[in-house]
Amino acid sequence: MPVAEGIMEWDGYATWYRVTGDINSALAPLVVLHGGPGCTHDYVDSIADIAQSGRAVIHYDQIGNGKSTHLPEVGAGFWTVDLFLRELDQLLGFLKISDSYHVLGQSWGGMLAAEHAVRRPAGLKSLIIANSPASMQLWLAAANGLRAELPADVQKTLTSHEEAGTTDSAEYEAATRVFYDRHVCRVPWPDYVARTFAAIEDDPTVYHTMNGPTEFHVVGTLKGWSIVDRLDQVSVPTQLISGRYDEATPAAVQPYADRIPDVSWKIFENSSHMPHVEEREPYMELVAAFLAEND
Ligand SMILES: N=C(O)[C@@H]1CCCN1
Repeated sequence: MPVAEGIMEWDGYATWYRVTGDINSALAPLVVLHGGPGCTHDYVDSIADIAQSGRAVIHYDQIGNGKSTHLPEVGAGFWTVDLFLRELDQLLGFLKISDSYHVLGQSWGGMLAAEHAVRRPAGLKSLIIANSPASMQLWLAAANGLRAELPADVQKTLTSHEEAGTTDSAEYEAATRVFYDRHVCRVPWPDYVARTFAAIEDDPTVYHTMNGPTEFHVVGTLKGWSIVDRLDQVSVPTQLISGRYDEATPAAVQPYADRIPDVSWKIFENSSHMPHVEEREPYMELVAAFLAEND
């Protein structure tokens, strides 16, 4: 399997990307958008398995983390949805795939993919929105509901450190892991998943600015985001994916199912936020079949 990495330079920034498989294959390539915002491609590396079906799979580190340009010194106003949409458009053009491609976005990446799709790009053939809320209000409501199911002492630890502003403490991190082991990844974290969390710890600029210190304590600039009222603009076949124990609860995902015209939804019963890790083989079977149906 050919694998080619590279750097795209645009507007003075650098975006790292990797192509797994033959980008000139007759099958339209799949572009994978990671979450966060401010994560890295590492934790969605398993989706490169799709290349075994003869389709090129493109991963990239969105600007701000990983092997792409880091900008810890810029202000919060720099990190906008439009910035990441421009980066994606630049990459599609740079790789010469703008006229025919599929997109799979996971979590924030699904939110970004939906933002891309509602603009009706001519070359988009299909859309996969995985583990993504349709609004941050729904995401927060889901998070608060899941928090309320945690052991009382864990809840107390989380709230006290959030109120004290000590979310960088080891105690808060340990309590956070209780939530993450239930609703982010329910299997022992593979190295490629751990690499993304280490990258966020090394440079939390984007994640903390747009999201907040944790998945469930959202105080960043993305807090008011919603795409619910624009979903009728999605004009391509869409596959929704989530996990039964996902922090992206069914309620948080539901508007995508209600409002996207051509849509289907798979909930992986033994997964939380990372079915591409937790139920890797059936996940890849679903994605490969959906893409083949929509080439
Ligand atoms: N893991 C993610 O991308 C989530 C989605 C919304 C905020 N962070």
